[in-house]
Amino acid sequence: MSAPDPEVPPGLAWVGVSVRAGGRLIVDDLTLAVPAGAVLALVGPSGCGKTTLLSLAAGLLAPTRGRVERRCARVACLFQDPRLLPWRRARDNAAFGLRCLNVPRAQRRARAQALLETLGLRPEDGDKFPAQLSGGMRQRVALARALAIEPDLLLLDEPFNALDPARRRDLQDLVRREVTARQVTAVFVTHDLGEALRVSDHVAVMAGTPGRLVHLAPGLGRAPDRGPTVAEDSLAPALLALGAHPAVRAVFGPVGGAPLVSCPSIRS
Ligand SMILES: Nc1ncnc2c1ncn2[C@@H]1O[C@H](COP(=O)(O)OP(=O)(O)OP(=O)(O)O)[C@@H](O)[C@H]1O
Repeated sequence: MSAPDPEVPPGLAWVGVSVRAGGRLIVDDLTLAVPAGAVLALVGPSGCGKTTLLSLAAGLLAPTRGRVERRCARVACLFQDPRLLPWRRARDNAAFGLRCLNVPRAQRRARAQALLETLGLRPEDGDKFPAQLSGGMRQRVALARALAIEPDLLLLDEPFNALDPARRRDLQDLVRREVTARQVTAVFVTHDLGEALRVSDHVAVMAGTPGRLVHLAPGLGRAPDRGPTVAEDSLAPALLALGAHPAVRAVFGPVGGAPLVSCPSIRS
């Protein structure tokens, strides 16, 4: 299967990648490219190799065969668990990556505070410790920490899973807005087809053992009628169309019924 858009140079590409671990093949001959500045969602059942692809993209794992091409200098990650330092205030957590880059203290604190506020926290929240923040606020701090280093590649591994539906929607829109504004190339792992369509420009469906790419579809991330959020009336038909594809139906089962945006879990 080829790149989502051969006209745009890839920010990231897995080329003929196979990964063998624990004595077995877990990803088999996978080729997929993300155009620079685009968002790719990886969806598929548990164990099909989505996180393995992220680890390859992060440079934490080397493929057994094939290669990973990255045109990026700085990689940032966002996980389901915000992984904040409990003894540091929100502002200092957000500034943590800048500290590693030797940005002077006053400068990194000012930049972190400004980012926290851009991401919807109140000025006084910067002084709070993680335990004093809600789950959604903690995830915003983690996002600020990721964006503070001005990454050109952002890897997101199920970052919204721990949030309730309203916060989840807010964070999806926030991530999409920030990634677009900063022209960051992003790869986003999710189990939710609706979420994948809402946030991404391209949706890659994986399946099987070893994991393979079974379908590529456009996402709604850059839909021309997209405002700050994707309208439900564009999401529903896109979800139905994606769910109607035989390869996707084979993975997810029938996608339909109400509510459409709440897709069946594909973990089981
Ligand atoms: N270091 C390793 N050694 C052995 N097996 C591994 C290793 N890393 C991953 N695996 C196996 O490879 C398969 C793919 O794992 P991976 O975490 O990439 O899947 P995934 O699609 O992200 O799953 P999930 O949706 O549950 O997070 C799984 O069966 C996993 O147990």
